[in-house]
Amino acid sequence: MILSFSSPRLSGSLVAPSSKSYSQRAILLSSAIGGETLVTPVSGCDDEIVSEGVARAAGSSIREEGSGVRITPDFRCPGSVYVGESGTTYRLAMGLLAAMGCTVDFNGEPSLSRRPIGWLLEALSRCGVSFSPKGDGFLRMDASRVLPSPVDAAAMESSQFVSSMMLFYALSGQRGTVIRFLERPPSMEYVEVTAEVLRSFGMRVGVTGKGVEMHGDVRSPGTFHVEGDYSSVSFIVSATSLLDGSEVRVSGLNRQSVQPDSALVRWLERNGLAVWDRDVLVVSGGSTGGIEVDADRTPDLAPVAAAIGISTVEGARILNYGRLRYKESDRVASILDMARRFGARVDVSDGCISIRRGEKPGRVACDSRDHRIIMAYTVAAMALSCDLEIREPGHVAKSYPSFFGDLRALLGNGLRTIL
Ligand SMILES: O=C(O)C1=C[C@@H](OP(=O)(O)O)[C@@H](O)[C@H](O)C1
Ligand SMILES: C=C(OP(=O)(O)O)C(=O)O
Repeated sequence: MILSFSSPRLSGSLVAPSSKSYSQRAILLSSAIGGETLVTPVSGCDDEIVSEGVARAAGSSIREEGSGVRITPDFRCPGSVYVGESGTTYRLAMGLLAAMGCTVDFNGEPSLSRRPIGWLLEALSRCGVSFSPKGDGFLRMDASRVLPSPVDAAAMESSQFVSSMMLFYALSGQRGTVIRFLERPPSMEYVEVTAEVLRSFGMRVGVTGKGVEMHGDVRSPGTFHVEGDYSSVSFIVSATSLLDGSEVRVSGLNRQSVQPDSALVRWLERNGLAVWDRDVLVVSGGSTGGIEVDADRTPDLAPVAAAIGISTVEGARILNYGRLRYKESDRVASILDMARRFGARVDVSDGCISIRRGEKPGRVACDSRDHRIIMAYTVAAMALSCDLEIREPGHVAKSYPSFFGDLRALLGNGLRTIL
């Protein structure tokens, strides 16, 4: 696909795709409890589809209803589950299926098999669960002798390990202080997302700097409403802010959201480029200061921050970038490669990647298969008004299947060709 931009401006309305962090948690949880749950709306992204696949393999029937899916559980342990490329589904399904005492083979895509899982295996092993390698980088889990007990959390590469253990304790009946933090986990706000979902499912959950406490029982809320995804909208919202004369109205976002990636919208608000019209976020083009992103706290904003850096003289600083190496691609390498292809000025020093606009390139090629990297290339190409060849555009479906369709609708004549 070749995108060719002609004085691009973004204008119109955008409905935020629903948050996959919320929908995946709600779908998985719904499969392991009594009673039906309508999870709505869903975006139909690949990560959500693999979560639905796990739920189906575990006995649920799932049917579309309006813009959501109705999950009717009838839990039985699956012999195997496919987790695709989704870190969230893989890690959260592990805690959930362990709580249910399952013996199960995990299968998925090679990029996921290379991502860290160690702390989670250790934590579950302390609760009587055993693991054996299958030879393809994935594991067989045997939880037939599961015996839940609280764990201490230190030195881990993903907040999803903590989220997984929260589902484990929620479903296995352990209550009180279930996790003690010896160190603050990374991407901590995603732990709060898990707590919010569990609260919607009837539990009392407290997350503090010291650990996680849980009380009560898990039950279906009947309907689980999924809020808009701040990580997904960050691409179109950033592009809007970078293009003078643009104005986009975004609906479907929760203004009070705990999603960490709402930090990008807060930054635009501070720069006067985003305001709320009741529940609608109105973003316009203009100039901002440089952006600074703490990748340990908001890892999924790093690619879009890099695109902002590539497009502006004020540039971007990405701090604490180490864990970006363990995403769908090595996002440190992907970001540096992208910046180089766009002719940006880059400096990498201890713990910080700095990127700012350099010599504008003629045409850029993107051969990444990483959804957020592909969307970041698109933002930078739009902002610099240069042609972009995307070799595998379909991969955006991991998180945001309608990304190019939404962009086309907002760009109108500003997009010269899509071949
Ligand atoms: O729990 C979640 O929904 C997520 C947690 C984050 O991962 P890490 O905790 O591994 O940083 C984030 O990058 C991912 O896209 C979604
Ligand atoms: C890292 C991501 O997701 P996950 O960890 O669920 O694969 C992402 O969506 O950028």
